[in-house]
Amino acid sequence: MSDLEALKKEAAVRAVALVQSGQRVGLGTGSTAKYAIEELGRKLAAGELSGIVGVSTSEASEALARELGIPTESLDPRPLDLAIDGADEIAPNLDLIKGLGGALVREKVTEVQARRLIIIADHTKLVTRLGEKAPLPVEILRFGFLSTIERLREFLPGGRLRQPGAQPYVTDNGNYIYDAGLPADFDPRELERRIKGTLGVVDTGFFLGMAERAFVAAPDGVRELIR
Ligand SMILES: O=C[C@H](O)[C@H](O)[C@H](O)COP(=O)(O)O
Repeated sequence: MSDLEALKKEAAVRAVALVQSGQRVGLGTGSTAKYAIEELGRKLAAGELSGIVGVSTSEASEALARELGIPTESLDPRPLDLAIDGADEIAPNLDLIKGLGGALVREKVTEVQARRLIIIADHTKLVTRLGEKAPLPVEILRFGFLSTIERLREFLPGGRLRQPGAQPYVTDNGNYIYDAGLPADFDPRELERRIKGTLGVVDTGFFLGMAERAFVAAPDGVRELIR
């Protein structure tokens, strides 16, 4: 395991220490959230936790949870006790960009119902302002996607349809993703409103005011950041 992977795992283990028996837990998506799901599975198998129910934010996390014997349920209107997930960028106030792994909409729909959203990451995800390193993923309907992209480009010109190969990337919801470059100076809440008001947009990778805390692993240890 590389040093960075070891750090991600360390952050995940710290977050899973907050989970108590009997809780309903939102299972995030991505390479860091994977370590949290594995740690939950380990604790269940070892009898260190019991009665946990996972609510998955992607098909991939659902498959991993099942493989590890973690009971899962679909999302319903009941609140989740806590959710644990990774992030692509973490601002000092714990506003986030998520979705480089493509799971932004299911993550947001799930995590908005969590009493506590706990973020896990390595130190490379810390930024002073959102958009510093990552584009903003925007999930858009496949139907009329070129028209939606044109509407988005009117105010977010630097962006492109996510297309890793010959075909565009398709989310678990059957949609496409426009990766928008962000301007140097913007108000995330105002931009979020404007993007979500654009016809054809499903949602964005902005997670604003949602995270309660973040465990961020660096070579000199895990820092706990609290909003
Ligand atoms: O769509 C993916 C999610 O938002 C991930 O949580 C995010 O991309 C971070 O992933 P990773 O832990 O693999 O860097």
